[in-house]
Amino acid sequence: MAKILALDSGTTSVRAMVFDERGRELGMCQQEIQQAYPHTGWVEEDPMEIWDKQMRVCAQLLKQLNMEAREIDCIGITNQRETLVAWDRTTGKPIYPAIVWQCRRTEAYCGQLKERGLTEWFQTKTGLIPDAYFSATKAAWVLQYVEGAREMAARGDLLFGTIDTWLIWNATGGKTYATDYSNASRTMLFNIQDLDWDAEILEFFGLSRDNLPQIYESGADYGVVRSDILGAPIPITAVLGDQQSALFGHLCLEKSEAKCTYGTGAFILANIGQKPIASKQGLLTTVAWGYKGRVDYAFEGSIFMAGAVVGWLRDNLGIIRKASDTEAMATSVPSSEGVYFVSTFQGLGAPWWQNGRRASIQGMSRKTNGNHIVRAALESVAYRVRDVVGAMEREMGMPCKTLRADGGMTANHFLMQFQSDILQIPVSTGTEAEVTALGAAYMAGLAGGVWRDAAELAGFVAEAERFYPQISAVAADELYDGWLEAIGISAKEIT
Ligand SMILES: Nc1ncnc2c1ncn2[C@@H]1O[C@H](COP(=O)(O)OP(=O)(O)O)[C@@H](O)[C@H]1O
Ligand SMILES: O=P(O)(O)OC[C@H](O)CO
Repeated sequence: MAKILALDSGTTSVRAMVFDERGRELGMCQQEIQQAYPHTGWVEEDPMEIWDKQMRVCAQLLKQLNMEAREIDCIGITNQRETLVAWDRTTGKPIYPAIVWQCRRTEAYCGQLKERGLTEWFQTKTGLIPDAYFSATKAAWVLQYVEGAREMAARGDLLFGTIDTWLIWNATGGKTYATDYSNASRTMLFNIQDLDWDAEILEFFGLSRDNLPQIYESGADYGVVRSDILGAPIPITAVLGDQQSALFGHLCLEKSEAKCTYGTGAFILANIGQKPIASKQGLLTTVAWGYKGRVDYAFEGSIFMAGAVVGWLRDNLGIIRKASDTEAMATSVPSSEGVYFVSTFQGLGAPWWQNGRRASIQGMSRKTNGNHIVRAALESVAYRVRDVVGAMEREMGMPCKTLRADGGMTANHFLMQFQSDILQIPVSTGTEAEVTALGAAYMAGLAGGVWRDAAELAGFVAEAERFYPQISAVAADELYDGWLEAIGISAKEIT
């Protein structure tokens, strides 16, 4: 019986899961990670806490499953992406807290990069649009503002890495300093055509290869976990950024196959095949994974507020007690009666990219009540997903046939049904909730010799539910046109 340990190092919690050779989850352990907000818009975490807790949940899980470390065949790591750790090679200690992907400290600097007309330069090379979200300007900030960082870098003692790299370096006792293509492609330092750090970009930010990890395929030999950590020298055979890992976990292996993870925010990725196409529709191009010489790319569109909108209804408006109340309220009215909830609390992201917008509730009449507002809030998530999926379809020149869904909001059947109605395609959820960890386990098992090829994985996860469109295309377009009007996008912009 094969056993694969998956480590999911997320933004707000770290998890460990064991899967067997049929992709069945045998157990899970989880611990929360603290965030610090030292200034407005800044978000930091403690790299030592992430490392300690990540190993602790692994040890707890083995104990819980009554399993010895030597029974584990291999490890797959998946992680929050873009978050940057900087540490001293000689002591192994971080020189500054982890700068989290959500941190906006380099926003003004990124604005300057755009004003200087560098957007296309970055996009062609990296697939990304200059933004504080990505690791590059976080590293430049460390070099500029953390005392002694520049000198340490010049000596070759400063190591930069995303969370995967930090975990692997610690787990292997400093033997492996590496990342994979999918994580590298979120740094804005990685050339997605050449599949290597981009020399011109490194020079632009004053960075050197000496301070950056080696880049491996996602399924590869990342060394072994030191045997004193978990009790046996377990090989690490896969590394994937969490959103790419979910795409793999859903087995979206062919062009146009897409998934949406509905969590606090929503992340939509579509496999675009083996060519890195730069998007003209406001999407990011990213490496999905690399394995056995084949590299798959993906379009990505993120929505900042998805489940967070539901949290706002609860915490700020007080019209629901818990997230699951929204479903009964939404279905208690036949429609939102023309109400549109424009949930742009954090600006309007992909594919429109309008920063600094405020949120609004539009189209209310004297008949409008809390149920309409709750329904409109859920509907707003589905409309935002259509914004992104529509851009993906236009860019790929082909339709998405099905949307695979995972994440906390998929518990809401009203939302899943409305999503299918608005997209006019089936929306499918699977029986495994932890699709992100599953993707890393799949890749680890492939590279670790548990499975021969991806074809073996098909059929491991059963479909839990499939939602089919229940309204006509004309009705869906009418509703969506109302949404475009509410967000102020003219129909011309989407042709
Ligand atoms: N039944 C539900 N209906 C609507 N939203 C829900 C429901 N259950 C959970 N959520 C939302 O899903 C989010 C949690 O999903 P999860 O995948 O755990 O997120 P994350 O991984 O980002 O922490 C929360 O923002 C919560 O408001
Ligand atoms: O840890 P999550 O699930 O919030 O995902 C974070 C993403 O990787 C950020 O790009």
